[in-house]
Amino acid sequence: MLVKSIQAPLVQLRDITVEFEQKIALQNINLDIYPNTITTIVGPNGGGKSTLLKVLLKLQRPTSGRVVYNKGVRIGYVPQKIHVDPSLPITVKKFLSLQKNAKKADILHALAQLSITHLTDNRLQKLSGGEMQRVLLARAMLNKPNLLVLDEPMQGVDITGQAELYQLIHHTQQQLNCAILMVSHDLHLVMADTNQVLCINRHICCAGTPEAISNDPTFRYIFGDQFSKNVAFYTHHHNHKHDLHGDVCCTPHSYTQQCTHQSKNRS
Ligand SMILES: Nc1ncnc2c1ncn2[C@@H]1O[C@H](COP(=O)(O)OP(=O)(O)OP(=O)(O)O)[C@@H](O)[C@H]1O
Repeated sequence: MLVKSIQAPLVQLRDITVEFEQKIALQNINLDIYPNTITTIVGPNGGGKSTLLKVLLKLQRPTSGRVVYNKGVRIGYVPQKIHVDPSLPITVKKFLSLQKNAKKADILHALAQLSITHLTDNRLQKLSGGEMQRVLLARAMLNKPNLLVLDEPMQGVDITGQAELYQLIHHTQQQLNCAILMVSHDLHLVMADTNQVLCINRHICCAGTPEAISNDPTFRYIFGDQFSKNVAFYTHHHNHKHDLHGDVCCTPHSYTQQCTHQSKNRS
């Protein structure tokens, strides 16, 4: 895959194909998630992004292909949204305590980390979009994950709250020393810290660093050049090495060279 490390991948997806009633949702997807890296999945509506996350989380069985977890992988998941029964009053504290093996001290710590201690006794049904996302992030933190999976975390969060929420996600990643895999349409917010972007529309259309992918014709065809401008603004020095095949290989803590990698796997 595009980002390689001397560390073993936390999760490997191998030749994943998913069909729903003989309609292909995903075809031959390969992906490695390495420790402490950030991978962002983008793509058009209905392109299979959520299905890919569900396959990785083992919530959706692939029609063919394999999902391999490394020993010791702990996954925290922030879903796109959750359904809260309005007739069932439940406080934030109670909701978090329902998480398996949740300790009171960890709940208080997570609430403080995400600056939502003041919401402890609030009803879940009354939270704003941004507050709810923080509560879901707090819940995902409770089992001290080494991989955090987020499905469109900015959805339902107003524009001013989005940058703040993303800062929190990034801060959480550094605190937990974990990898992040997220679906996001808000590439302008996440790209500065993203190691690899995967653009999927049933298959992998293109993949690479934000800089590389923003120049990919397939990516430009799907998204126009809106992201290219942002990438130019946010361009930062990746410190990767390339192997003999031109793939990026890196050790997350000892990056050494700037990357101008051309993405592969075009459609
Ligand atoms: N359980 C299911 N049964 C049948 N079809 C499904 C099922 N889940 C997803 N699909 C279909 O698979 C395709 C991919 O859906 P998916 O939700 O993964 O796309 P997405 O990229 O996450 O979309 P969006 O950006 O709109 O959230 C869609 O055509 C969807 O209708």
